[in-house]
Amino acid sequence: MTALKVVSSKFASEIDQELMGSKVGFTLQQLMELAGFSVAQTIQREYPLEQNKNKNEVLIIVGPGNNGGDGLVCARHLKLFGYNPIVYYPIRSKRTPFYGQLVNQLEFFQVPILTEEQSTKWVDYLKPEKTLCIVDAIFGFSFKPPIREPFGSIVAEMHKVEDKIPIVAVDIPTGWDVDEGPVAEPHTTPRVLVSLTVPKPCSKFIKPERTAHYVGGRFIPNHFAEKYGFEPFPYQGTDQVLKL
Ligand SMILES: NC(=O)C1=CN([C@@H]2O[C@H](COP(=O)(O)OP(=O)(O)OC[C@H]3O[C@@H](n4cnc5c(N)ncnc54)[C@H](OP(=O)(O)O)[C@@H]3O)[C@@H](O)[C@H]2O)[C@H](O)CC1
Ligand SMILES: [K+]
Repeated sequence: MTALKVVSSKFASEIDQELMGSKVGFTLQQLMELAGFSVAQTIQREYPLEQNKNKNEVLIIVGPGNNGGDGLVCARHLKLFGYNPIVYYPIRSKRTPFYGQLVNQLEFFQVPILTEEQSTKWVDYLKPEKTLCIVDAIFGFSFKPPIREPFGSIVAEMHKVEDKIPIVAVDIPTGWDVDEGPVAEPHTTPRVLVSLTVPKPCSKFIKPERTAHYVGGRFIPNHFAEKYGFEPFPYQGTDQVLKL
């Protein structure tokens, strides 16, 4: 690929607002479903079950905003793909009833959800012999450092194991400044980054030898991409993700 196409955090949130505004009329639910589905598809590409016969557990760490919602959707799709997802959701947002509905769906799919009360139990899944990968769905493009608790401690624990258990970051590696990258502590260094709609400036700081970079969230027409100053991504066939 030639020069990476990115949009700033300001444009990323403008894109979201326009897609969900009265003129275009997407709902958050629609976009989140495709975003979470694309993260699950990336995991299936990078860590196929056929090549990991003895391990199928995926720990999904869910934050309080829409990045977390993407993680909840991803967990459901992973279950359908044959993985064994476990969700750690320490702070349950009440911003919209939709998050509660996503939780109900996970219960329906018999996906275990660890809560704040089980906060010591989640580290049991930071064991390389047990966990295939960790999904970082903690914060996305609305994160403003410095990180507050309990997420500071959670990210510090993830950082300790990141060379042994691969981290798959949803949209933004948690702890990274959306525009400036890994400038604050603690932060994680993912093995896989799934940028949603279009990469944000922080993705320029990933090292290709360390981190595979995908774009997902295939929900905009070409003319809309061009309006925001980036070329549409050449997704293949019915794929929801494209490796950059
Ligand atoms: N079009 C798309 O690409 C879509 C992307 N989606 C995903 O949505 C996120 C952005 O979601 P948003 O809800 O705007 O924000 P975040 O999930 O990043 O985080 C907001 C919550 O985080 C809290 N926060 C912020 N900074 C901190 C901090 N330093 N410490 C602790 N907590 C923090 C914030 O709390 P406040 O009290 O500050 O409000 C929020 O609770 C995007 O990245 C994609 O992943 C959607 O799925 C739609 C389609
Ligand atoms: K994230």
